[in-house]
Amino acid sequence: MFEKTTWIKLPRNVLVGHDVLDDLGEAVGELYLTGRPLIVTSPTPNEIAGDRVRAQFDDPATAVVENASFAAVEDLKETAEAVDPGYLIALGGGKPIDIAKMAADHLDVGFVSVPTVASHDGIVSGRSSIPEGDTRHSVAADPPLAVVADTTLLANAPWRLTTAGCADIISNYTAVKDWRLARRLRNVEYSEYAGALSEMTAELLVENADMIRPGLEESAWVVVKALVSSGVAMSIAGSSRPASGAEHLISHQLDRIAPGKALHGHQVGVASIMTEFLHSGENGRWAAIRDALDELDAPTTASELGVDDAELIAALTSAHEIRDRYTILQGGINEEAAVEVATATGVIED
Ligand SMILES: NC(=O)C1=CN([C@@H]2O[C@H](COP(=O)(O)OP(=O)(O)OC[C@H]3O[C@@H](n4cnc5c(N)ncnc54)[C@H](OP(=O)(O)O)[C@@H]3O)[C@@H](O)[C@H]2O)C=CC1
Ligand SMILES: O=C(CO)COP(=O)(O)O
Ligand SMILES: [Zn+2]
Repeated sequence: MFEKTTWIKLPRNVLVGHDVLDDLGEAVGELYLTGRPLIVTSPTPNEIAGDRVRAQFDDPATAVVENASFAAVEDLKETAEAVDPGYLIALGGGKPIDIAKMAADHLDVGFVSVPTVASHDGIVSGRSSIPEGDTRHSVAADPPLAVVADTTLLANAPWRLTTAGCADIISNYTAVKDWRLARRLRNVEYSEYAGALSEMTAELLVENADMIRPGLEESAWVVVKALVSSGVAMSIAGSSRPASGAEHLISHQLDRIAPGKALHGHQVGVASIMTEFLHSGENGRWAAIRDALDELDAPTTASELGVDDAELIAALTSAHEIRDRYTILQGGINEEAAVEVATATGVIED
């Protein structure tokens, strides 16, 4: 008997474009949600766009979160008990979006994502990643019911956050290589659709890196569409596999070893240069990945990340220990080999 089932959870409405923030009320109206919204935001996005969002709803409540933590999720759940919202609207970067995503899951209500920065694919995905102590807990949650990404706002957000979003997408290239390797060597479940979509999204960004420039709405549009595709690939796969391989393991280790030094997207980008080298050797596409990151003003070296050589090597050699996910780093890379790959790719100096 055929016993496979697939349940793909996707956003129903995705709006990307000039001043679409003013269409948020309409996009939410089409979802037939009931009750009042609780807007979950952080100080800067609240100042930039909070009033424009509140003006589109009857009796909205607002919760402003300062830090991403499990305590913030619990605080938000307490606020929600008093407000009794029908749904949440997450307005801001990864911090309020992930907190709202996790709280919405616990409260059993839907949420709408309104990103004000395009810093990583968590702004559209069904994964919530919350820092706790020296680690980050990545858990599955439902993806947003709708995404409303205003390119006017995003084009004016800090450029370094956009370059981090671009690098997070470029890293899908090696994530898919790891996933295929895991299928070949461990027979892990693999989705051709999700793999192809994720890989194509990364390829498109590598090829068009020179067209993505600060302050341009069209660039913000390209980046958000790529982040949406990456989120859809994860939804199709039912896991973060299409967008998270060994390069993400290295980044998660850097979060522990050198916390707060670099953005997630920048870390996975630099790590991706090295894991591509490990997959394909010196004639592989590691230089194309590096050049695309460089073109986008994203870091390509440990020092540009603000990380010591020793910290980078420690992250590389311990990355395989942190998650049960088969990648090119399975079994680990020793210190000598780690120094060699980091040096050969120019990530650390000779
Ligand atoms: N779910 C996932 O897959 C992933 C989740 N993450 C999580 O996401 C978070 C990091 O994401 P990130 O987006 O960098 O975090 P933030 O939400 O902290 O946003 C980054 C900074 O940008 C500011 N900001 C937001 N919008 C604007 C704007 N339009 N103009 C100017 N400044 C703005 C914020 O201000 P303010 O300080 O006032 O909020 C903040 O200082 C972490 O909590 C991390 O754990 C990271 C990677 C993947
Ligand atoms: O950052 C992600 C994808 O880009 C999420 O991946 P993780 O499952 O490794 O947290
Ligand atoms: Zn990522």
